[in-house]
Amino acid sequence: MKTLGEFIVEHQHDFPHATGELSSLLSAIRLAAKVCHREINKAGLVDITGAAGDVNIQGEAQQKLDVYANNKFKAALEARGEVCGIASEEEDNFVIFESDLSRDGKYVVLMDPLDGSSNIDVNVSVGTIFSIYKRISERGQPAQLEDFLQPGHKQVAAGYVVYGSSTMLVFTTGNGVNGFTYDPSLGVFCLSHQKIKTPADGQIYSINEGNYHKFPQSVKQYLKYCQEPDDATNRPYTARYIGSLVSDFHRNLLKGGIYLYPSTASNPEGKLRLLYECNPLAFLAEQAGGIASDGRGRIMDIEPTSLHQRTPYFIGSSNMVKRVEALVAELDQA
Ligand SMILES: O=P(O)(O)OC[C@H]1O[C@](O)(COP(=O)(O)O)[C@@H](O)[C@@H]1O
Ligand SMILES: [Mg+2]
Ligand SMILES: [Mg+2]
Repeated sequence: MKTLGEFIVEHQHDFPHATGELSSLLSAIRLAAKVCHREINKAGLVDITGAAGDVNIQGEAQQKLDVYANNKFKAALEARGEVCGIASEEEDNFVIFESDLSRDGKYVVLMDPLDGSSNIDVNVSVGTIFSIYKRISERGQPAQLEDFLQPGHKQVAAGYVVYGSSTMLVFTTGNGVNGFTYDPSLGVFCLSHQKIKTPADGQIYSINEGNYHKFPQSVKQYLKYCQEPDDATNRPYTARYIGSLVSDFHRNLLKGGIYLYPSTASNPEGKLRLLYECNPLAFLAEQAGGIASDGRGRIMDIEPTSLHQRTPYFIGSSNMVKRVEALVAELDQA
């Protein structure tokens, strides 16, 4: 089986700016993923579960693993020099890497170091999400806010790690989506899912129905459609909601399906963060033939205005997302 390292070297020519820097950056992510895999798999045995004691800028209690993963990915990315700065769910502001080597770095990385924090202590799969851009500011200068506030279609690479029954790293550089499964006995990621394509139609819907009464009419209507019996269209669909975006997305990517996190009366912008949750998975979905939308348009066309901004989110099989968009256009006030 081909390892991730071999794949990266072999596909270096796929990278638009093929100087080896993006390959080296991806290797840094691979290293941090291994370190986090080891710690997450010991959750419960070592003192890595529970709250860290601080609250992040989103007002969420940081879990120890949020902080651990944030530090490991940050350290791995800073150590190599290709990256001049990062933005993270667990950092109030973007972080400038100060060394001369890093100041000259070509890329910035945005990340959700630990996705699915509410599932850490209950042994349910969690993940890491990353998004990579070429900087806009001049090399040699400190990274700037503008380097991070780029629309999703400018991403040069994106991916996630899912720490589940096995640990997988799934990513794209704009040449399709490939998945690598970690073999702890060898310490390597092996190519296990080549050129992933997501079916245009699926039979799985993923949403926190506990918020039903706060949903817009379009989403209520769509849930009604999913639950209506109709043999011709394989309905009712199956409800599956893990509560870790990465894990719900991963399942739907492979099997077909739709993940929905709409706006609600109390959260008109929804819950999920555009820059380090929605854009990277949108790049993957589109590369696999799916769609990612805020209900009214392409997620990756949104012009970001702030690091931690949120957006309503509908992602997955193209025909399923298109149906939601049609209902939004028909039923929801603009
Ligand atoms: O508990 P809710 O409201 O359904 O939200 C669950 C969603 O929130 C998240 O946990 C947010 O991500 P973080 O855990 O990284 O903050 C997603 O992974 C998940 O899909
Ligand atoms: Mg998250
Ligand atoms: Mg998180």
